[in-house]
Formats: sequence, C-alpha cells, structure tokens
Amino acid sequence: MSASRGLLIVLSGPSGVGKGTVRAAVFANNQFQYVYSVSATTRAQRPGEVDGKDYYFVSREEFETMIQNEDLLEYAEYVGNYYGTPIQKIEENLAAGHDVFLEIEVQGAMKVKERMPEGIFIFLAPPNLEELESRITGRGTDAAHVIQERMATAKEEIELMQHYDYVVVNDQVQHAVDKINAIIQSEHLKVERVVDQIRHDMETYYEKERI
Ligand SMILES: Nc1nc2c(ncn2[C@@H]2O[C@H](COP(=O)(O)OP(=O)(O)O)[C@@H](O)[C@H]2O)c(=O)[nH]1
Ligand SMILES: Nc1ncnc2c1ncn2[C@@H]1O[C@H](COP(=O)(O)OP(=O)(O)O)[C@@H](O)[C@H]1O
Repeated sequence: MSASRGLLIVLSGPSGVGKGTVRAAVFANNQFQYVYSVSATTRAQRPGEVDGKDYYFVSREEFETMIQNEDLLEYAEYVGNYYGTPIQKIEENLAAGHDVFLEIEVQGAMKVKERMPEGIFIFLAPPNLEELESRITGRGTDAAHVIQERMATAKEEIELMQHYDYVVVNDQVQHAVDKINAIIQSEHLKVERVVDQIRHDMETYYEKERI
C-alpha cells in the first residue's frame, strides 16, 4: 500500500506578525518532520543566510525564466523583489507522503489557495494592531513611511483572514508553534484522510479470515 499523500501547510499573515520567527521555531524542533519549501527570491542574500536552505537566491532574469517555464506554484513581488514557490519539490514530497510547509506572504497564499485548495491555510494574527506596529518598528529594518505603508497593507491582509482554515494568534512564539502542530496533527486524523487505509486493512482481514 503506498503512503498517503502528505499535507500542504501554508503559514501566512501580515508583514511583521512573526511568520519567519514562528517558522524558525517550528523547524528548530521539527518533531513531525515537515519538509520546508525553500522559495526562490531576487532579494540580496543576508549575512548568515545559506543559498538553497533559506532561499534560492537568483537574478531577476533567472526568476523570470522560472515564471515562463511554469516552475513556480505562485510568486509575488514584495517590497521590490520577487519571491516564488518552486513547484516540483512540493509535488515530489507530497506524493512521497511528506508534509510540506510554506511560509509566504498573503498575496501568494491566496494564489496557492486557488491552485491547491486542499492545502491547510493558517493565518498568523497579531494579538492587536499596536503590537503589530511595535514588532515592525522593533525589527528596525524599515523607515517611518514604510512602517505606515505596512500598517495600511496589514488592514487589507487581515481582511483576507476569512479565506483561511485556521487563525493562530502569535502572542507567544511557543504557543503559536504548539497550535500549528496541533492543527496539523488533527488534520491527519480526519476521517476522509484515513478511511481508505482502514477500509483496505479491513478488506484484507475479512478476506483472509473468510468472514
Ligand atoms: N508569495 C511568496 N512570498 C514569500 C515566499 N517566500 C517568502 N515569502 C514572503 O516574503 C516576505 C519577505 O521575506 P524576507 O525577505 O525573508 O523578509 P522578512 O520580512 O524579514 O521575512 C515574507 O512575508 C515571506 O513570508 C514565496 O515563495 N512566495
Ligand atoms: N510572539 C512574539 N512576541 C514578540 N515579538 C515577536 C513575536 N514573534 C515575532 N516577534 C518579533 O516581531 C518582529 C517581526 O517578526 P518576523 O518573524 O520578522 O515577521 P514576518 O516574518 O511576519 O515579517 C521580529 O523582531 C520578531 O523578533
């Protein structure tokens, strides 16, 4: 009996909510062996980042070739750079029964939802908007006018929450990690995911026992 298909898990949410932080914490103790989907990007590599592990760092030309060849499940332009999800490894891993974990911004998540609605879409939400602003400010990477822009975009992004399956409030990183793991484990127990395997086992038993 072949392994059942893995789950596609999409973690998204507004800029600065803590997606990258929570994802790193999920993978720091990857007890359920999720496969991380490494994205391609045209943004510059930061110190400490590893090509092929954090991202595939590519030129704009290379990225545009990937778009033309339909190598990407989705892509988005975000703060002047392209980010996209290579599709081939996702397909291979899902077919092999591995759960694949994507951490992407909201426009991209909505495109994945159109193409793979069977995915599990988790929206990471801030405890409140004051906290979101203070996280963006605290990160220290953005100028004041960019922070205002990000807060305006956050309003639109939060309105898209209704298209997701689950909302996890990122009050504390470990709470968010525990909730995400709990969601995925529950999804594995859904009747429609286990029914074929159980039926097959039953048929084998009753045939063998001739009942
Ligand atoms: N649509 C899309 N967004 C992505 C992808 N990979 C990363 N992102 C998002 O791009 C945004 C910017 O990521 P990054 O440059 O690493 O900066 P960060 O703001 O420090 O997390 C984050 O919101 C990521 O979730 C992808 O493949 N597709
Ligand atoms: N639960 C949390 N409590 C407090 N600060 C957090 C929490 N999660 C993330 N942060 C901080 O918020 C900032 C934005 O987090 P980051 O992971 O870069 O967000 P995103 O990937 O969604 O843009 C970072 O400075 C990070 O350390």
